Amino acid sequence: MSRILIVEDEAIIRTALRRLLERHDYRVSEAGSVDEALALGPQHFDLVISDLRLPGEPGTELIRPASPVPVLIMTSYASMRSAVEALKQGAVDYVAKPFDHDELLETVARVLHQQASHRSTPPDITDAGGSRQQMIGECPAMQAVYTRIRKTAPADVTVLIQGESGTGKELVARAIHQQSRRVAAPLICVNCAAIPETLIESELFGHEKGAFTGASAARTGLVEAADGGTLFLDEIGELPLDAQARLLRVLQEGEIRRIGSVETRHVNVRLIAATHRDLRALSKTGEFRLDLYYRLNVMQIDLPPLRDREEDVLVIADVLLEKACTRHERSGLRLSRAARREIHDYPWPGNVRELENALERGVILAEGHLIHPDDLGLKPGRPMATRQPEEPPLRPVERIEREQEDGDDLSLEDYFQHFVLEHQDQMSETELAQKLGISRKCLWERRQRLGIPRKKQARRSSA
Ligand SMILES: Nc1ncnc2c1ncn2[C@@H]1O[C@H](COP(=O)(O)OP(=O)(O)OP(=O)(O)O)[C@@H](O)[C@H]1O
Repeated sequence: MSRILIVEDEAIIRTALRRLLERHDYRVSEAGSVDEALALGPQHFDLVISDLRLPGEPGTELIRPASPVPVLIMTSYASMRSAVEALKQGAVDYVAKPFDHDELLETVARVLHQQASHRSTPPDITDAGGSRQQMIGECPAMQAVYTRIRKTAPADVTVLIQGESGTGKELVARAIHQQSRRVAAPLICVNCAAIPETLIESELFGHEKGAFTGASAARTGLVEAADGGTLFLDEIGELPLDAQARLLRVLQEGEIRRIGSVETRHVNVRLIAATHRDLRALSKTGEFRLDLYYRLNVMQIDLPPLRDREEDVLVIADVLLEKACTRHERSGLRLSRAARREIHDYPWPGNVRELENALERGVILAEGHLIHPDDLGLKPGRPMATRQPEEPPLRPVERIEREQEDGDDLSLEDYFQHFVLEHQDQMSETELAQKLGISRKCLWERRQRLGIPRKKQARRSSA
């Protein structure tokens, strides 16, 4: 069911539109302004339908933050010029108000269809504990990953997944298994780096009774346990050379020989391997068999590091935060604006796993309803990501607005009042407005609203 976000300040129109769309099986959420829409996260929807004229920012301000989700702009017949302008800014289409129901439904269906045809949806995955999750991320590199998974899964070939630690290699392996014909058979996951070198061969290939000191009984290995299903070997670059030779035999002959046995057994296993290392380079130094590398590398899937997924990082953070809140029964916690900036700028060497841990820390440590940068506990003195240009210094009003959003106590009105009362005897209205970063008209309006009208004995009048 497609999810649609309606952004419209007129409640009657909003409700009518919602009912119309719900009657046609769309799942609908509502917002009354761009700010409200941003709080809901427009990128979590399949389509945003926004009025052009809204209190505050116009609907076109949603086009960039919603991307790649399309934004359909509603506008009145009287303002067709602005509809054209909205299209130039990247709106997918526009509908003129009052709109014809059939026409609107047709446009919505067409836009959603177009969108679906050039987007790969992230796969649904059941984790080891049986709970369902979805891979998060819409950036082009992840879209390519989803397409690869979809095409590779049914082909029953060996797959090599490459990516840094914590980028989701195991998730990809699960997705491939679960979309393959082997889904009813077991998926056995083994982290080669986690098993001592002396034990790995017997763990993987099993052993006969008395095969070595301590082998008091025969044991089936993990490769045999995966018979009929999929074997996921994480960190395959850590596999010792002897074990590599046995694995090659499994791939070439479909045969396994337990340690201490002269007999071979037939196994039917699909192998998915993952590594954060360059196996080809390892093969040049003799640490990895080149023939095994070629056998593994039938299909390759490359997972991008989180620092290269700039547009995904906050989306992932929001979803993981919600999960952490549920786990710790702290619903309603939000990231402060400073924390969001920190998450966006941090280079995340440990990738999604590190982000998951930081958010969990944040949820546990947050005292109010906001998670601040300190709660996340990201390493101080870390190199900042290079992609973020230095921000220009904030105007006083912006600084206070930001502090307010970050949950600090000082109210904007308090600050304004304080600043004006303190400086109005020494400054002209123009200077005051400049220092506050607002126009003279705005200064006058705020003075009226706050009951601090302009004093008669301003500097120039007394001169
Ligand atoms: N795209 C994603 N969407 C949602 N969760 C993700 C995503 N990528 C990774 N994760 C989460 O991050 C954590 C690490 O993922 P995973 O174990 O698959 O990474 P990995 O690359 O196999 O790491 P390692 O090589 O260290 O074992 C998991 O909890 C996983 O659910």
